[in-house]
Amino acid sequence: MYGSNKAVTDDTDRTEFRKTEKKYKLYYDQNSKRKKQPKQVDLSEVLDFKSFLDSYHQNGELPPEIVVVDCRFDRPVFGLESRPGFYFIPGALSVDEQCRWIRESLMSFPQPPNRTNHNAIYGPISDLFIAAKERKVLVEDENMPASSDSASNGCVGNGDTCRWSFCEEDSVLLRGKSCKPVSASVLLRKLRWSTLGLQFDWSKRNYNVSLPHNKIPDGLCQLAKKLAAPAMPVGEEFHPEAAIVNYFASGDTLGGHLDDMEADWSKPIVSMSLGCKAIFLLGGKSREDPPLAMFLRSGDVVLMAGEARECFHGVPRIFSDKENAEITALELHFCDENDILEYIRTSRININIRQVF
Ligand SMILES: O=C(O)CCC(=O)C(=O)O
Ligand SMILES: [Fe+2]
Repeated sequence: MYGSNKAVTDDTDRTEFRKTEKKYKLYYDQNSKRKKQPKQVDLSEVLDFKSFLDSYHQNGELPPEIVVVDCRFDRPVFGLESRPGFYFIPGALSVDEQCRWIRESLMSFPQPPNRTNHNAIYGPISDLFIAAKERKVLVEDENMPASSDSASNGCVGNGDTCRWSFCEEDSVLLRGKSCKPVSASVLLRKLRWSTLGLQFDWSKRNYNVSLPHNKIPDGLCQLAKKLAAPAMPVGEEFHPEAAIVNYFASGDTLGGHLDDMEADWSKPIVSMSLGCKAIFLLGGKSREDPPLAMFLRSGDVVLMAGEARECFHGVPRIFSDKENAEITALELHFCDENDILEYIRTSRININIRQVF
């Protein structure tokens, strides 16, 4: 599902969805005199719900395809005429809320027993963000036997069979370890996902209820319930049971996919955007349907329920340049937290919350 801009192959425009992904993906201008200039892309067809909101507030006008489907918050919830079950709440999260969930996404959501993409190689890792801040490195203890099961093997912090641990870089040099240490800041940059609540098993693409897990944190659970309300069947309440946190760096993409491992598709996926602006593609039920492109900014919330859950979707582009990222408010809030500031300047985080059963 994940890709990077290195993986450009000949079959990129096999389907309409692929064609559009390719159109918006980050490419670098080969002819540019300055190194690594992003190639210009025509953004005129990208739906901009922030400008729809501005125009709606100013004169009540909206483009023909855009409808107001709910007004229960202090702002309208928009829908698309052609995509029933798709909801867009521009600026649903205050800057304070955005900062809270960015902080949690970096410091507490990747903590065991939640799993991350690093589990498969290193086992559970605790306190990655702090280790990166303290410029620590992850080293393998050569005296410890390697476990055959990477899901339950050595870890930093749980006191079992710890095969990998964070150390000061200098101490590793002094000890003359033969294996190469991995810097915590590199691991933080390479963090692509963490899973909360019921753990999603990416290799089998389903939920593995036998894996140890904590409940979705209370604050996130309450927020998801509130945000899900406009998309819920009448008289029913949303039960957040699992969440996937996606971490994107510049050039990272999320390929077109369906989220089809939840039992009841009448329940929405609640999807919150944090950090750098992105382009989201909402296709149809076939990859051959041309997708709609729209901007997702920090604080925007998308709900996908019912028919919209059958629609292919993905994220072909993150904007990490100053002009397009649109994170000035976050930068001001994090001005005293340099490590978060540095991270979020070039990153996007998406938290999507699901009812599994
Ligand atoms: O990053 C996003 O906005 C979408 C994430 C998504 O579709 C997913 O994790 O299934
Ligand atoms: Fe998805």
